[in-house]
Amino acid sequence: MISIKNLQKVFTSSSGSVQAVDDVSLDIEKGEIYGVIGYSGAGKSTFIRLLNRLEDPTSGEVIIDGQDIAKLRNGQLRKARQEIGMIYQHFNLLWSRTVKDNIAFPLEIAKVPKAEINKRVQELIDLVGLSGREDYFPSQLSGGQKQRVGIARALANNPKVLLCDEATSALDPETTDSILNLLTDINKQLGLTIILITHEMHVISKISNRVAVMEGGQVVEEGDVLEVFRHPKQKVTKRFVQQVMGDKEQDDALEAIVAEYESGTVLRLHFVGEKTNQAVISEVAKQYPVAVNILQGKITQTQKGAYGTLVVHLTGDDDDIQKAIQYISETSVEVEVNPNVE
Ligand SMILES: Nc1ncnc2c1ncn2[C@@H]1O[C@H](COP(=O)(O)OP(=O)(O)OP(=O)(O)O)[C@@H](O)[C@H]1O
Repeated sequence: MISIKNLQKVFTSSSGSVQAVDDVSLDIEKGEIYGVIGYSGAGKSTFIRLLNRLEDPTSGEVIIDGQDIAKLRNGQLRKARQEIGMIYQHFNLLWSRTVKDNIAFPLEIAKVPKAEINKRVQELIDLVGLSGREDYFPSQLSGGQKQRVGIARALANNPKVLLCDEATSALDPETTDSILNLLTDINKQLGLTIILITHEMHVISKISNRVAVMEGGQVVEEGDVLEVFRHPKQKVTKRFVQQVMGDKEQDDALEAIVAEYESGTVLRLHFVGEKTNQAVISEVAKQYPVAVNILQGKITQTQKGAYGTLVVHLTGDDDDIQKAIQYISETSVEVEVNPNVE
């Protein structure tokens, strides 16, 4: 649905030129949540602003529904932009307008009749969970509520695409999750395509289907989120995966823990896309007379199920332990017996 081809943006000033986006090509499916991750200066903001022509590309194409946004002018561009909503890190609300008047604003610009605006605004307020706060001013709202106004305003004209520019970066972790849940609900309910940029792997793992990693203006790695977690290729991607999965220091601690056990068996379970990581453990404990002690776990939930590892210690009769291992290896969870802790 969105096809980005050889997109480039060079900023030129008296002090020289910067290649902010360097030959980016991506295809984004209708209805998917696509994440772009990168550290500061990687070119994410410039990239997302090229998608709705807040920046003009130096060269390349941004084809949305068969139409190259990069080539549109005036009226055509205004119309195309109505199909692309955007939310921002610092919300960009109008401080002198109430919640409902902020949401009404893009509808007023589109010259929608007053009665229709009122109806639409109420629908949007209900959708984003702000009922009862219609007449509040932005200064009377929490960060999460402000972003809800931003989302409602972005959806006012029924866009096909929603661009999220670090939309949760100014929020605390709990509020971040509530906004990410809202975005996931909206994506499902409305079939809206969502493109987000972030520097937090948690955001990607929680809501994206696919991810592109940007560095130095280029997409250096791209793919299904679970696949990227499993086999990160680039150094920068490995660092992002570490943000969520922890690092080797935890494994070093595990080595000491494992050494303490003189009997029983240590298993390392690998979950890739499981929906039922809890069930495997509780089934083993229920079906076999073995004690299961969880030593360590690093599991993250993604849109395609759980990803991560769980290290457990089983005690009981050797026979029962063998049967329990057999049971686990017949599920889709991969099991390593007495793993060598590197
Ligand atoms: N208007 C501009 N004029 C000149 N250079 C710019 C402009 N906007 C961005 N740049 C440069 O382009 C590069 C990419 O910046 P960009 O803001 O897109 O990165 P980013 O990944 O979004 O980082 P951040 O999260 O810090 O904004 C940087 O080197 C930046 O200094």
